[in-house]
Parts: sequence; structure tokens; C-alpha cells
Amino acid sequence: MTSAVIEIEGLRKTFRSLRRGSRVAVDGFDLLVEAGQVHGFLGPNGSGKTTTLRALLGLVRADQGRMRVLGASAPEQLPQVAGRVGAIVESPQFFGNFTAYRTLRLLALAGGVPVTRVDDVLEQVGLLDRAHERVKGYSLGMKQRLAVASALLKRPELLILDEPANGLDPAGIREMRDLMRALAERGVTVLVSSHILAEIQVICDHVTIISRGRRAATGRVAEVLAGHDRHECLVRADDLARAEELLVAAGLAVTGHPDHLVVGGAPDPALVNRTLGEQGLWVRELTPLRPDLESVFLDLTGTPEPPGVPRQVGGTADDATVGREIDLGTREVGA
Ligand SMILES: Nc1ncnc2c1ncn2[C@@H]1O[C@H](COP(=O)(O)OP(=O)(O)OP(=O)(O)O)[C@@H](O)[C@H]1O
Repeated sequence: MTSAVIEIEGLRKTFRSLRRGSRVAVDGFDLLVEAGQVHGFLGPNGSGKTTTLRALLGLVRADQGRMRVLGASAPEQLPQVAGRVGAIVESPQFFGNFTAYRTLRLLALAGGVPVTRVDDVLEQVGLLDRAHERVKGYSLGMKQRLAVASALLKRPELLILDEPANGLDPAGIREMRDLMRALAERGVTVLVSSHILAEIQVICDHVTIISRGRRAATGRVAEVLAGHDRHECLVRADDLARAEELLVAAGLAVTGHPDHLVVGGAPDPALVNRTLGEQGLWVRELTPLRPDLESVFLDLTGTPEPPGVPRQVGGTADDATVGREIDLGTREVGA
């Protein structure tokens, strides 16, 4: 029995317009999300995240590819599993004059969900004590939580959230993070798209990085990070020039900075310590530099991420290619 909750293989979607010609939004993309994961779907603006999620949910027609959600082929058999999936892909609009309670009650009635669920989901998203206030007085974070509450009404096994932390202040991001963790603890599988690297690193156990419509990396967050560990460390010593000389002579890659050195290619920092210590040069600081998702992301996508500035994917299949794909430990879809 497979534990795959979402399987996407070879997804391709091109948007065509008379004015701008054709634009490859997703170009042979693969994704595997397994049961119980909080899976981050990470990529720069315009890299194809929303298009992928919309294709998966049947909101846009894919040109090519095989997709399955909870074992049902998407989009054809989605109605069979729709009751087990909660998704927020396009920002839901709520009536500002309604309270959260009234909004959810209406949605429960419309969806054939017992109204007793309303209090449960309000509690789950931390809105119970504000449930009888009008939505127009809510902060953006509260509105996002109300959206999540609406998706939770039917007790989904899978929750798909497109950029849930978008526009939130740090406190709102923290609330969203805690909420996702709590859901995961209850056994809900979560796929969350974002271009906020630090958040994905904290929230998710697995990550798939998309760049220009293609998968650039996938695996456990820790494995993706380890795969990009350049074994660098920061070194401070009294005589930096002499330290640099000795380390280079020992075959290490050294980059000089005004008050420290960055030494690469030393899986064991003791080598640095010994090399300098043996020549009577004492190290004052030796700090291994671990990669974070931001540096991996930059490595893979080559895209510094100016917040809020959309970057367009190139117009043809040829310029929508990305250099390499690294597959770190997760099973390939269909393998
Ligand atoms: N309806 C559309 N018509 C034409 N082009 C589109 C359409 N939707 C998306 N695109 C283009 O497809 C590419 C991928 O867009 P998509 O919204 O999937 O990216 P994204 O990774 O979700 O970006 P963001 O992080 O900014 O939301 C972009 O170049 C975008 O301009």
C-alpha cells in the first residue's frame, strides 16, 4: 500500500495569449507528498507554484502530466476525494459584516457538515474567543486563520495552502506556523507553498523546490540542507594573514574578510584548529557555517528574492530550463 497523498509526474502547463505569446509556467514538474508530511513547496515568485496547485485541483487544465490526490487521478476523480481535501489556493473572500461564527455556520450548512464542527475548528485555529466579532474588524492573520478554519470544517486528511503566510506580520506568521504544526500532530498531511524560506525551514519536515517550472530539489529539509553543506567554517585568529597562508598551504579553500576567514572544504573543523595550532597560531573562534534554506534556494534557483517583486518565467520551453535536479532520499513518483 502506498502512502502517497499527492503524486505529480511530468506536469506541464503553458499559458498562451495573443499579446504575449506563450509562457511555460510549469515544465515537466514532479512532486511526491506522503502521508503525515508537512511539505513545503518552495520557489521564487512566478516559478509555477500556484499553477501547479491549480492544475492539481482542476482549476486550470494541464497540458501534460499525471496527477493523483489520495489515490484518485486528478482532476477527473477529484469529486471522489473532495470531502477529504481542504484547499486554500485562491484567497477566499468573506462578508465583512458577518462574524466568523456565522460565516462558518453557513459554510457548514452548505457543505452538509454538522454545525457542531464550527466551534471545533474555531478552537483549532485560535479564533474561538473572537468568533462573534465581524470579520471586517479582523487582522489579515485572523482572516487567514478563518480561511484555514473553513478548509478544516470537513476534517480533511490533506490540507493544501497557497502562500498562507503571505502579507502576515511576524506574529501572524508565528501563529500560522503553530497552527500547521498542530494540524500535523493530529495527522493531517499539509502541503504549503511559500517563497518565505525561513518559514518553510521552521514549519516543514519535507520540501520541494521549484525553479522555472521544474523541480530543483526534493527531500527532507535536513537532507536538502546537508546536500548543500560546503563544509565551511568561520575562523578568527590574531594574525589572519599568517592563518590564511597556513590554511591555503594545507590545501583548504580560504576567503579572507576584514576580521575573519571563511575556510571551505574542511568537513572536520579540527583540521583547521590543528593546522594553525601546530604553528603556534591560536584560534579565537571556529564556527561551522551550516547552510540554511535561503542559501540552498539561491544556489538552486539563482534568484535573490526581493520580497513582493514578481519575476516572470521565460517565454519558451528552451529558456525555462534549470541546471540540475537533486533528489535527496524521497521516492520518485511512479518509481
Ligand atoms: N492565467 C495566466 N495567464 C498567463 N500567464 C500566467 C497565468 N497564471 C500564471 N501565469 C504565469 O505563469 C508563471 C507561473 O506563475 P505562478 O503564479 O504559478 O507562479 P508562483 O510560483 O505561484 O508565483 P508567486 O510566488 O508569485 O505566487 C508566471 O510567469 C505567471 O506570470
